[in-house]
Amino acid sequence: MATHKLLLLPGDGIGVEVMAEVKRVIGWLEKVGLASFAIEEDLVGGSAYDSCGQPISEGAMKRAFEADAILLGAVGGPKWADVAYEARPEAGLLRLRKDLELFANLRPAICYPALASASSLKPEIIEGLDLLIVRELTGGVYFGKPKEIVDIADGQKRAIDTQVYESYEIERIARVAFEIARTRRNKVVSCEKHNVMKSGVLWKQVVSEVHAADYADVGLEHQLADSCGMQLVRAPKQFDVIVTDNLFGDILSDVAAMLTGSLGMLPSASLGAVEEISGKRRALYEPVHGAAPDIAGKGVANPIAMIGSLAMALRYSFNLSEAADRIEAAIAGTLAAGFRTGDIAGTGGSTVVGTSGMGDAMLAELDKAA
Ligand SMILES: NC(=O)c1ccc[n+]([C@@H]2O[C@H](COP(=O)([O-])OP(=O)(O)OC[C@H]3O[C@@H](n4cnc5c(N)ncnc54)[C@H](O)[C@@H]3O)[C@@H](O)[C@H]2O)c1
Ligand SMILES: CC(C)[C@H](C(=O)O)[C@@H](O)C(=O)O
Ligand SMILES: [Mg+2]
Repeated sequence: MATHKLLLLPGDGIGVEVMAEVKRVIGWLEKVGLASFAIEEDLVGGSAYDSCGQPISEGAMKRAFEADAILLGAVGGPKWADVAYEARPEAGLLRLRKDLELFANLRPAICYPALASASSLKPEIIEGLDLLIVRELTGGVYFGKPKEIVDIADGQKRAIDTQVYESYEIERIARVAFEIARTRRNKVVSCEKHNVMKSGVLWKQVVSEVHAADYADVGLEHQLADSCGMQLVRAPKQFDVIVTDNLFGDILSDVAAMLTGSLGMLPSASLGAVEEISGKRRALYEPVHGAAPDIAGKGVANPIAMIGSLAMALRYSFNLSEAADRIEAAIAGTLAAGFRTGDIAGTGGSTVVGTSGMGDAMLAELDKAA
């Protein structure tokens, strides 16, 4: 069996706590012979800043380039509120995404049957939900220049962020969305604001051209981003794949996450281009949620988004679909058996557990099916 190079970057806050549960699941996979890993671990975010004055060290970046896949917990927290903007914890994550060219961020939102009542929406609106947000991750206002605060007349200041997209960036993310849609329900909604933004005009045009040239068999609808947000809470089951830019994708994926009951449920994959010779692609897997300073250190965080991110890594980076299926089935089984962390408690579950208790329940479920 091939040994896969996996880099673990737990990060800050609950990132460390949920990564501890993933390590147990990795141990289980190796024990039963479903996977074999060469594991390295390093710092990112505030913990890296505390250790070396940077939100990610050059050594960790080198390891990231050498890994077959990266699993990241979460970064950030109030402890680092006053560090220089360039050295803030989030800059470590953004550097990983940019330098590794992880332009395609896949954020699935699935409503597990056992959790239909966990959503703030009515169960009938949410039951059976299965949508995928394909977020452009290395362009747009996150990285456009200039990005600065400058002094202007009369003691005033001006803050500038720049939204920039080139057609190749839109084209490649559109192709990812159309390709994935073909493996699902064959429907893409492209989301921008062409009524206000030039980048929206170009986005709509390029997506339409790619569609007409190579994906006319896939359903395509254009929605304005604000309207898409409204539709996501009005009738989320109309969506299959949503393709959108970096900032709209950030916002819409938090909305989609809460449709399913909790931010603690949603995994994600950030993928680079497939290399021609090796057929490999760079990849980082992380939960959609952050470091959750309000609950960090209490042992109550939900580890399911992090464990689901491992399942995505097994599927997309290592072609270990049996192992991925087993983990996803164990997540569904654990929820069906009534185990709930605090964020999804009171939703038909009978046993409220902490982070490691949810890990125990997952391992018991994995053992049962083995
Ligand atoms: N990918 C990342 O590393 C990432 C993502 C989002 C936010 N952040 C950072 O995290 C910090 C906190 O940001 P925030 O509070 O806006 O977002 P957050 O996702 O950390 O938390 C939002 C809310 O959801 C809850 N929550 C999140 N994950 C949970 C889990 N697994 N189990 C139970 N409850 C969970 C939190 O307790 C909180 O009430 C900030 O510094 C932000 O920049 C990092
Ligand atoms: C932490 C932050 C930089 C990040 C983003 O804005 O992309 C987060 O919110 C996310 O959704 O991954
Ligand atoms: Mg976000």
